[in-house]
Amino acid sequence: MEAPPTKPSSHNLFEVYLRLRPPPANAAQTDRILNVEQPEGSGDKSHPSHITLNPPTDRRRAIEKFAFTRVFEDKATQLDVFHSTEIPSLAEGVLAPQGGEGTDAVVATLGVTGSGKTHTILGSKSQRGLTQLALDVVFRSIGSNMLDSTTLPSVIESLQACDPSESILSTAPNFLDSTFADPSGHSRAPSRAATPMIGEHGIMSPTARRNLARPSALPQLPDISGTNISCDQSAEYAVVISMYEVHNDRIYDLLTPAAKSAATKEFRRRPLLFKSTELSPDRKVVAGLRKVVCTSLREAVMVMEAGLLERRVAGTGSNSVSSRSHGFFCFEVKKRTRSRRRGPWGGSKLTIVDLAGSERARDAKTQGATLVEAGKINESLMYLGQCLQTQSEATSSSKPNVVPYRQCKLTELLFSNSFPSSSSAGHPHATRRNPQRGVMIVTADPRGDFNATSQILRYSALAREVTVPRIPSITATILAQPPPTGSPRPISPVQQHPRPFVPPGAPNSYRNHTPPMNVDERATMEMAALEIARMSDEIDQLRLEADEQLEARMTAEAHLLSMEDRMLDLEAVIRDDCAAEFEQRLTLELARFKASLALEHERSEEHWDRKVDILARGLDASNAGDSEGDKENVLIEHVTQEVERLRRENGVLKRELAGRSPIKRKPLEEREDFSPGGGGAGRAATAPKPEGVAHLGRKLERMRVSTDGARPTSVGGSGSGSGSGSPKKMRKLVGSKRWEEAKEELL
Ligand SMILES: Nc1ncnc2c1ncn2[C@@H]1O[C@H](COP(=O)(O)OP(=O)(O)OP(=O)(O)O)[C@@H](O)[C@H]1O
Repeated sequence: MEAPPTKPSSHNLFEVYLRLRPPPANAAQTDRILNVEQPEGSGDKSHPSHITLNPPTDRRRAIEKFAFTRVFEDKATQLDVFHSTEIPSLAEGVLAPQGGEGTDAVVATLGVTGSGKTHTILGSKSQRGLTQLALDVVFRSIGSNMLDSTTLPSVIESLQACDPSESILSTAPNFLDSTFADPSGHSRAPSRAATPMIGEHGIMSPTARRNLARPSALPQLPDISGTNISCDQSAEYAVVISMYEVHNDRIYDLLTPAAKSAATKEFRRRPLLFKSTELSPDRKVVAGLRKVVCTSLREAVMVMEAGLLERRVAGTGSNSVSSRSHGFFCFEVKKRTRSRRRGPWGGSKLTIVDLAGSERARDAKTQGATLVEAGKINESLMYLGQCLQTQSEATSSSKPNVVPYRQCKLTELLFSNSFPSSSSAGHPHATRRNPQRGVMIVTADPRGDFNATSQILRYSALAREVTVPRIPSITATILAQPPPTGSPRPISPVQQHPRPFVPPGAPNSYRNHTPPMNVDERATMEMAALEIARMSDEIDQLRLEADEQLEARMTAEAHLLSMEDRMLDLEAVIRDDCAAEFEQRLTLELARFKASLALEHERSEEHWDRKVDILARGLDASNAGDSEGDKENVLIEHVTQEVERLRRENGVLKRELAGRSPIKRKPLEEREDFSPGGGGAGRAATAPKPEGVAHLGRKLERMRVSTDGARPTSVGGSGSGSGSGSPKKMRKLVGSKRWEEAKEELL
């Protein structure tokens, strides 16, 4: 078996270490499935790098041997792991003491659930993890080159302008005050010791942050004051923290608390996108995160504690505080030159990743949402395994292998920045960056589940060797059995030259009492033994396949449930969007309605004002126009008088007509021609109709002419006999004179 590469290889995207966890204090004694091979050379500098995975005794499985950059045994401390994985060197790469942007670094842990990933990354109640230790080194190394905290509020804007991820920046004091209710700082254990979201085999949805007590009892050990790295003395620094988790293949911000949905009234977090932005055209970034600018280690640790409160954890059959998501903790070290005219902010990032553990649903006893998560976790870890395998194959072969990292969010986040950035041509903002450096710490429990551990080691190890056990051992077992009593024993010629077959390890007593077998018998028995061995192997194989099928079915079921969950989530998001849009439109319409109502009101007031104006003007004018009114009244009076006069004339005429000779003329009322329609005597008593009056008028006119004229005028006559105008004139004058006289008489 080839030795693992001892120096970082140009092909390797991750250096892979193995850390074994010690047994729990009260655990029952179980067999070790994993043994560390001690290095051949002696001395301080030789460290183990190989382990052997032994199958449990009841299985006839291959013995596997795995190689890593280095193996940390059960007794290794946090500090051992910190130094030996070269995290200080990664931190130095981020600080870039020689100037320039620096090199991004990523440290991740991978392993079966309960194998010690979170313990390694975040520590425990009494021990700090790699994250706190790395932060301690970074803050102490920056020292006086750190940005003055009093100038921070004015610097935020310039930091925000240089941030490529469309994020929201806050200062640590502002963020902590808005997160923790008690500025006094009541004692509270760190989030990992008493995670508030532990449920009985179930996950609890993230709650809104209310009245959280500020953690004060944070571990200070191990001490790392002896470790120093250099920083760029010509630069001033700021540390920007962001935290997110990948849950069910979606990215959620851990520093932004869940917001209450308008539609469902539930607290929900919005998933974020991993994409290229205007300021980062050649690299993908998680867009829209909340980032907190810290100037001291204490602030940074407190911000981390706040973020960890949002992380999804649950109690499972395998781990009482099991991470249900892949946690990403990002520390961006921002730097700019300290000259009078300060340059733009640049810098690099250290990302520490606590992956969720792979688990077997049967052991973890998960169900419902937790089973769904397990399916998603296993699926994403399978893709991660494929990527790691491709990377280790690329190391050993000359063919360039393409790492299939675009299959899920986890591998995209871990690998997409592991390659040199493409040319920045066409993107004026793009700067060419170094590929990130990666460290993967695989954790394993030497007394844990064989299958799960074997699976993780198979795809994460740098090299692997398999030793198949010898089948004849089964033959030996069968041959060791005494033959059935009373069975006829064929006599073989070989029997005469017995060369008793003594199976290795057979008891002496058996040697003494077993009759020797002939060659045929032995051949038959050997054949049978081989057949049994083959069948036994087949059974083993089938059992393994059945196990795998079961696992696959569970994963598929989990996938289905996860899809359903995703659909529900999508539905909720769409509902939210619709509700928000509806509310927006409603507000808009309401505003429009109010505006038009106000306009209408204004118009109507204007209208009434105008009316009142006209009325007022009318009233004013009425006084002035009294004289004109009088004139009208006078006219009306005149008309009335005229009507009266005409009536009187009419009466006179009637009387005059009535007083004439009955031979010549009938009284007016009795005459048929009084009315145009004709009529009898009875009609005389009735009042004449208006047409009658008009008719009468015309008659009277004619009469007037005929009485005064030399010859009577016929009714239908036209008076055409008057050839000249003078006699007619005369008659008219006479007639009118008579009328006047009659009138005067009447009066
Ligand atoms: N090296 C170690 N030294 C002491 N205790 C350890 C060590 N590794 C793990 N433990 C303990 O084992 C338990 C499980 O560890 P941890 O929670 O870190 O597992 P994990 O791999 O993160 O699990 P999961 O994937 O379910 O989140 C914890 O109580 C932890 O304190």
